[in-house]
Amino acid sequence: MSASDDILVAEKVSKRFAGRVALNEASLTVKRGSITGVIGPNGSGKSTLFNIIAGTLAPNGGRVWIRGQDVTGASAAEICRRGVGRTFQISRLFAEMTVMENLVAVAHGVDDRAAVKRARELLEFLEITAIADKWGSELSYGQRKLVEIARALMLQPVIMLLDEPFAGINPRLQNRIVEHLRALCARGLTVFFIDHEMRIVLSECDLVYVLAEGSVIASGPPERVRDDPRVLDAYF
Ligand SMILES: Nc1ncnc2c1ncn2[C@@H]1O[C@H](COP(=O)(O)OP(=O)(O)OP(=O)(O)O)[C@@H](O)[C@H]1O
Repeated sequence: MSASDDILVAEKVSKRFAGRVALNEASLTVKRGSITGVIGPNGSGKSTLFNIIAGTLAPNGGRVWIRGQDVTGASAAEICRRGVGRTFQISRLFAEMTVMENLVAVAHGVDDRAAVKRARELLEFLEITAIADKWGSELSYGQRKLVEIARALMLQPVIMLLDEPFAGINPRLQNRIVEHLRALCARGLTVFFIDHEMRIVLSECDLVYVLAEGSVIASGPPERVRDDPRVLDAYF
């Protein structure tokens, strides 16, 4: 693979909060069309890294490139325009809007009819057409996860950052989400996600990065990372 296959590159990214180091020169690369995972114990810096990539936090050091462009310190709106979609650990759906309205609401500037058409296609693709008219407040936890993914896809991202997409949902739905993500990758999307769900990370990722105390302590294909003594040390 060439460097042009690197859709996302973080180089020596550091972040301190009130003098406390949350990220310490963390570097990683995400290849186009891959499913790449980040794991690490609580407080290891995973969300901080995502927030820096997504432009909701500015780093104290290091650089971030998206599709070869330096986006370090760019705003969240700018990062979004460059094709980065994201979902959050805690659902950000509007409770007083239907699922369809939640999807159409994010497609600013797009003709409503085109947005509704796209929303319908996504709901169909994710097999959740039946809940199109449900209120945000009526959704189950698992349904929310799927709608969050649909909502991020409304903006036709080239890479999706998913913050714990599998947390707290049953294995059947986890597998369904993995299948959908794989299908999206086959169409050219890149998936980069954080999770505690080791089963999925270790079975489904092409590449895994392990963070501990703000540093990348290991990376590689899942089978190599799983047996790495540094990873076992960090977790146990
Ligand atoms: N806004 C903030 N202000 C101060 N400290 C913060 C802030 N955000 C994160 N931290 C600290 O930075 C460190 C890394 O946190 P972060 O949330 O990135 O870890 P994480 O790996 O995502 O954890 P978890 O798995 O629990 O979500 C932690 O020590 C956390 O307390």
